[in-house]
Amino acid sequence: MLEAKALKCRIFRLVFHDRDQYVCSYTLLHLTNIRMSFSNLQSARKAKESKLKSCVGAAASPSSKQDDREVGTNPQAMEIARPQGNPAVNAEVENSKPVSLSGLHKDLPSTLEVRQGKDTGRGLYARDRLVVGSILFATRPHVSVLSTPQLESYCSYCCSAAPSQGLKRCTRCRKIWYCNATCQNADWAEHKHECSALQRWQANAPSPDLSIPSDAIRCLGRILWGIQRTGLDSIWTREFSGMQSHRSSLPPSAFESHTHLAHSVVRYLGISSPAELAPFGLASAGDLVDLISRFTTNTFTLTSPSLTPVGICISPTMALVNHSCEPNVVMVFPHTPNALSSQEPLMHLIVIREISPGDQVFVSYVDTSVPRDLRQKELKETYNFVCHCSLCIRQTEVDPRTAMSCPKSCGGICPLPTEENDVTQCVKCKAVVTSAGAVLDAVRVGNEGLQKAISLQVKDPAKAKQLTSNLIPIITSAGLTPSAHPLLAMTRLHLELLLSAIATSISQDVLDEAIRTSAKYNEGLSNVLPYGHPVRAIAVAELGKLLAVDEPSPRHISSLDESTQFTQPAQSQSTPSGPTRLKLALETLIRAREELNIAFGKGTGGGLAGKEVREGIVRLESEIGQWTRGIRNAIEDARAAGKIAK
Ligand SMILES: C[S@@+](CC[C@H](N)C(=O)[O-])C[C@H]1O[C@@H](n2cnc3c(N)ncnc32)[C@H](O)[C@@H]1O
Repeated sequence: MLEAKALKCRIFRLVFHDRDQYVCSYTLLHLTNIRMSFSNLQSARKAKESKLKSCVGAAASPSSKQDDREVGTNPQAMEIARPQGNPAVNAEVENSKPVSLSGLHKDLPSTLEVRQGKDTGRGLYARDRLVVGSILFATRPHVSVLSTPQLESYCSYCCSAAPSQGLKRCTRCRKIWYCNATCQNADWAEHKHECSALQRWQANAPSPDLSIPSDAIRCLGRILWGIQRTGLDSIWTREFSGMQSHRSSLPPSAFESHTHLAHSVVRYLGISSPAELAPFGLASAGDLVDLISRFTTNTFTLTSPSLTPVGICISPTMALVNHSCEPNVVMVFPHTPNALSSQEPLMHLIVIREISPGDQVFVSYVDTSVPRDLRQKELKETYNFVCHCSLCIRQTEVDPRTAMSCPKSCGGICPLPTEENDVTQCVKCKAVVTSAGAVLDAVRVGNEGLQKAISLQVKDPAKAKQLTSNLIPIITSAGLTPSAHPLLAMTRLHLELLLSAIATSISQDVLDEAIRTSAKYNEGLSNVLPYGHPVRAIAVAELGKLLAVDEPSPRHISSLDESTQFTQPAQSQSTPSGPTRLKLALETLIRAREELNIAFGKGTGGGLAGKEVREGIVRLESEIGQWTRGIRNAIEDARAAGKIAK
């Protein structure tokens, strides 16, 4: 009995230590970048639509005014892919020519070479065979900055989460925080100019909420002071200047946002005449737009070890990697437990699909769990190219991102109907979908609701949760599969909101709902992302952690029936309890450990996320051992007392 009580005292942190309720997930960051058009609505569907909309409106509030401080920020999600069966990309491989590095990019390993493709520009190509889970290379970015809401939660030098004793603030600008004096001293060369610029910016800010410039402005400031500090001929500056720019082909909308950002940067630097631009290598306003185009095209999202986006960074060597929606490498920041903080943040390029000699390595610049048209739109708008990767040109299969279940429930799937083609049928039994109009309405309302819920997530999480709670059943009952857009994204957002709610007060119902939602999210992800993809690995770990949380109500004491299986929790609306749940938690964490080892590199042991999961496994194994011994002792006591037959 004592041992059973010890089990109740389990303390297992629910989510990864660097998550907090005001942080969007990796996936959501990209969802926020997607703007959707709903202009071509068919009038015949209006009545049905307004009925569905009334449900959305119930939880929605007016959208907030666009915050112009974020203009120009284009963080990339970096995954990676292999050009299997992709004639366009394979032709690139054959037609590419080696590029001389002229003493630049010394951080590039000998396993990789730079080649120039006809349509894709420079790219990285493998010289050797590279296996899944191997670290292609790791490098510290030239420049990294935290996003404004993260400044007080992460060290501005090594980008680690605040230690238990808290961070220390720069006493001059009072805006930038560090782990300790070592990190502060290491950052001083970069922070020196920034420190005065931040003070100046605050003094002139029209309101307190505008007292810190956006991460884009701060990042560009650090780049320009870096150019000034190292000199125009330095390797640092030459690598930076060598990055791709789309200055000559910018669409008018991008030109406008770049110009807006340029004005803010000039103000931040305290520049009052064109002559003052010279030490930064800028001869004209056009050069500044060029710099901003390079910044936009080559910036990466800086993420925590569990993929929370915390800022942006630039590494000219990493920026040589081209894009595919079916990538063969991913870019992550595992925060290797025994790395020196002076080396962090270390960007790692990890192989997630086997690479052969001569293959080009590809990351994904966008969220690959969303459908082709959304990926293409973002790639065109932000990176100025049309993607012809293997995933984008594949036409034969039903894409799980745009799939619905068979209307006759035969187990097969159908492509989702579209505005252009609303005739669709099950690929297995050929049953025709007769409710195409209703499905289209549900998808449309789901997309609108998703945007509203994202905008409400920070301001009013309760309303956002009400919205996702209302919409998920509507989209699900229209027949969308868990991997289909917008259901997968909505499920992720709902999970985030539930985790935030649990972080403040835990109840059995919310915990059970979070477990069911997490299981559904994992099911959806497994159909759109390959095994070992970091987003998938973190999602499995999150489910394992949820299963391992103490159940607030003691129902598991009386539910020792191990026959309760947890196969389809979201469908059955029941979650396992007691020892069944514990065993499932252990199995899930073991699965997470394997996937994290690939996702964040075998050499890093899955990074900090892997370390946390391994510690969780050890705790659970010991608790399950205590349970087993406790039950055995209780049975022996009962036998000795003659209450049960020997
Ligand atoms: C981060 S840079 C990649 C390196 C770049 N190719 C270079 O020469 O420096 C991103 C730019 O590369 C090009 N690019 C990347 N992937 C591509 C692809 N799959 N197809 C066509 N162009 C691509 C686009 O011009 C994009 O804006």
